[in-house]
This record gives sequence, structure tokens and C-alpha cells, in this order.
Amino acid sequence: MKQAVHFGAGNIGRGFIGEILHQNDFEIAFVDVNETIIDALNTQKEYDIELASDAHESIHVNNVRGINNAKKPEEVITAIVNADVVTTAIGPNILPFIAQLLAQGIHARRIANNATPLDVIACENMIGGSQFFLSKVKEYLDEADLTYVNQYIGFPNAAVDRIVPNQANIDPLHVIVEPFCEWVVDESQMKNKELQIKGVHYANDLEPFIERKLFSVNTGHATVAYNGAAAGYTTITEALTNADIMATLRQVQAEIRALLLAKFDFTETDLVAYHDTICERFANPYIVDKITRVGRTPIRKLGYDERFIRPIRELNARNLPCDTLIATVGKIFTYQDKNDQQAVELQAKLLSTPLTDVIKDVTSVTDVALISKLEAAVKANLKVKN
Ligand SMILES: NC(=O)c1ccc[n+]([C@@H]2O[C@H](COP(=O)([O-])OP(=O)(O)OC[C@H]3O[C@@H](n4cnc5c(N)ncnc54)[C@H](O)[C@@H]3O)[C@@H](O)[C@H]2O)c1
Ligand SMILES: O=P(O)(O)OC[C@@H](O)[C@@H](O)[C@H](O)[C@H](O)CO
Repeated sequence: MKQAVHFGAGNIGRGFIGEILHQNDFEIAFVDVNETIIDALNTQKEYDIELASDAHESIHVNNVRGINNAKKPEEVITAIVNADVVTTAIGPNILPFIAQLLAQGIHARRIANNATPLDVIACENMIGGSQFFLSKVKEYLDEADLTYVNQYIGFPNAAVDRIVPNQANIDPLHVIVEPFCEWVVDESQMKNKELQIKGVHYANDLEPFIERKLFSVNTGHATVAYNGAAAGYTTITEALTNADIMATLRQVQAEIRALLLAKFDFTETDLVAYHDTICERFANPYIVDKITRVGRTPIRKLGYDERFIRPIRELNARNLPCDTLIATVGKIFTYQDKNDQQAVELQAKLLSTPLTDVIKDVTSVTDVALISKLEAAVKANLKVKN
């Protein structure tokens, strides 16, 4: 059997990457720090994925094991030496914390004279995820390792799409997912082009795919989350029963469509259909997706290349409307979740630092006129709240 090492045995890791790797005859070593999940993987060695639809169809995944990277890093290193593919779905903020371990695995693979090309695919919601990971891994590689990486180890960027909410099932491995799924990998950045994984779409240029996904699914999702939170809702489906929030989502989609049409070869008809499907996916009655999950880590989501600020910057530069996106950014600045470290940090910053400085700090926007617009949106939202 082929060997896969997957970092992050959470929702999307078990609920999508695990499914595809299993269907391609991989034995999967899931690497995680969650002891309950790791113990369950090693005891049960299999789990079920349930599709959130009328039929509640089930997909069985076996040939899995777990490695706790905090306790058994040497096992992870050995698994990387022998791996045919390495994937992650761990969260963009966590990638720097596993970079050293991957570097150690790559170093050991070189020492073992393994000349089989290997790709490391970061399946995170971010633009350039795998290349970002590579930049962090490089910090731990010596000259010989770097030469080896240039020759044998690819870090192809990827876009992964399937809504997998947080859930507490009796079986900790059981995972309920929406039926829709899409995994696109940048083939041009791959080293092991012979390993074609069925269920993965290989693209020569990932940019249109990742931007369409991030700015449609994730910008839209976050729009519902932050507007929903401001209106007092707790789940995405509940928030979408509010006609104003649905209209805001539709307006955001229209702004995003204008950008995608300006940048890429999509047709308006195809994008409208894609956006309609997204609305249906968000409203899936078989899924309970908490606003706290979709709105998690708001400082990350306000980043320069993230789901709001990047399309706003690019629309603004083209003199195209982005008022609804900007208004939603205003909502993010008042988003509260006492269990979310970044939500707490953002509120604390706003209490101790002038608003303009907080906006500059979290968004990295330098355009003075745009900063003023963002500031006006935050203030308008504060006024509504007061
Ligand atoms: N859930 C979705 O709908 C979905 C869809 C597409 C992409 N994604 C992306 O996939 C990534 C993971 O999201 P998720 O929803 O599966 O999150 P999750 O919290 O369910 O899973 C993340 C896993 O990483 C583990 N982890 C955290 N720190 C770790 C560390 N230092 N070492 C090892 N393991 C560690 C956690 O224990 C957890 O099991 C994110 O980048 C997310 O944006 C999620
Ligand atoms: O994972 P995040 O925090 O970047 O975004 C939250 C959700 O929008 C996201 O997980 C979606 O459910 C997913 O990207 C759907 O493919």
C-alpha cells in the first residue's frame, strides 16, 4: 500500500482528505496532538464519514493509524521518510509550529537516500498555503537539505472545499460532512507528477481556483457569520433565515463576481451558478455549523491576502464597488467570542489603541483612502450597536 502522512486529524482531515487518500489505496498516518483522536485511531483503525443529506450515506475509511507528534516525533519522522505523499489540514496559524518536524523528516529522508519524489500539500484555507509552509520549513534545513528539497520535494499549493462543522459524536472519529467536495492541486509545483490521486483536480494554474473558492465560499461564509453574530444568531442556517443577511450575502457575491470576471476567464453564468450552489450549501438543513467556527480567528481573516481585505483592495484598485464587503469588515471589528483568543485580542486592541492604528495593524492596508473607508465602516457599526 502507498503511505500517506496527514497532519491534523480534525474535521476536514478525517472528513475529506482521509476519504480521498483511502479511496486511492493509501495507508494513512494521521498526526495530531489530540490524544482522544489519536488513541481512537490506533484502537479502532477505521472510521465512518456520514454525508449530511436525505440518504445519510456512509463512507468507510480503514487502514488508518494515529501518531501524537508531541509525544512521538520520531515516529512522524520515520513516517515521512517512507511517505508517498504528505498533506496537512491543521490551520494556517499552526503550520509554523510543525515546520521543524517536517524539516526533520525531510532531513532523515535525504540521509536514507530516498530519491522518490514527494509532494507536501497544505490543504488550508489560504492563498499559497504550501509555499508558505515551505518558507517556514526552510528555516530548519541546512544547505544539503535545501538542495535535496529543490530536487525531490514539491510544495504544490491547493484549494480544498467541503463544509465540515465542529461536532461531538459518541464515536470521536465519526464525522458528518456535506456531500459537496472539491480538491484542486497546482500541478506545476509538483515533484511527483506520476502520483495522480483520483478525486483531485490537477490544475496548471491554481490562482483562479483558489481565489474563486476563498472569495466565494469563505468570504460568503464569513459574511453570514459576522453579520449573523451582529444580529444575535448562533448558527449559519439560522442567520440565513434573515432576509437582510441573505441579501448581504448575495450582494457580497455580486461584488466578488465582478472581481473574478475582471481577473479570470470565468463566465458570469458559471459564477452565478457557483454562487447559487454555495447559498444552498450554507443552508443545508442537515448541518449545524456554529457561527463561532466560521467566524473563528478574526484577526487571521482580516489579513492582507485574506478573504475580505484582498478582494476589497483589488476591487478598490479597479474602481469597482466593494461597499458590502467593507461594511462586513466593520462587523468583524465588533465580533465577540470569549472562547476565541483572536476575538478577545482584537477587542482588547480596540480598547487600548486608536482605531486607525488597529486597522493598519491587522489588515496591513497602507492606502490612506481605503483605511478611512474601513474606519467609517467600523464606526458606523459601533453606532448601530450603541
Ligand atoms: N472544516 C472545514 O469545513 C474546512 C474546509 C476546508 C478547509 N479547511 C481548512 O482545514 C484546516 C483545518 O480545519 P478543520 O476545520 O479541520 O479544523 P480542526 O480544528 O477540526 O482540525 C485541526 C486539527 O489540527 C490539530 N492540531 C492543532 N495544533 C496541532 C499541532 N501543533 N500539531 C498537530 N496537530 C495539531 C487539532 O488537534 C485538530 O485535530 C484549516 O486550515 C481550515 O481552514 C476546513
Ligand atoms: O476554516 P476557516 O476558519 O478558514 O473558515 C471557516 C469556514 O468558512 C471554512 O472552514 C469552510 O467551512 C470551508 O472552507 C468550506 O470548504
